[in-house]
Amino acid sequence: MSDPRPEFCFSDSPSMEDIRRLQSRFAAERDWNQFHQPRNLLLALVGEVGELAELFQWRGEVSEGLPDWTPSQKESLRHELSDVLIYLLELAEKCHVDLPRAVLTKMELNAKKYPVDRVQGSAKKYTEYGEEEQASSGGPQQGPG
Ligand SMILES: Nc1ccn([C@H]2C[C@H](O)[C@@H](COP(=O)(O)OP(=O)(O)OP(=O)(O)O)O2)c(=O)n1
Repeated sequence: MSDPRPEFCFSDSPSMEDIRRLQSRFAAERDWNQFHQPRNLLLALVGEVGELAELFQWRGEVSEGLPDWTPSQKESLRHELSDVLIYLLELAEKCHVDLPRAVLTKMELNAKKYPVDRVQGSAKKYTEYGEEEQASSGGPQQGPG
């Protein structure tokens, strides 16, 4: 049975679950679940990431807030970011991944991997920290030969 709640009854900040539910209903109402299998959703997601990348293509670095972009370019950005999130949420659903919960778990792992006092102000990948400490402590170093 379809969800009895009206389609757009959210405050200014819909949750991930609200968006997932709307997209689920969008697909079901159109009999599109036959097309929305995980691999197809992944390809759709990648396509939308491509469209997002196209907006930034050849522009060089862009300042936070996109001060030089026109209103129409900013609207396109909102659309493409939304398409990416919509397909991502549906892909997670079709893979039976509880994405909000998985995200929190992953962020906990990230925080352990990158402790504040160890990585402060550095953008290095975590795999590089061990090498640096070994080098500064005179421990084993990799080199040619
Ligand atoms: N089979 C489909 C087709 C569309 N959508 C939804 C999810 C996306 O948010 C959006 C994607 O629509 P389009 O494929 O028309 O892509 P764009 O909106 O990016 O249009 P364009 O490619 O013209 O920029 O619509 C969907 O769920 N399933």
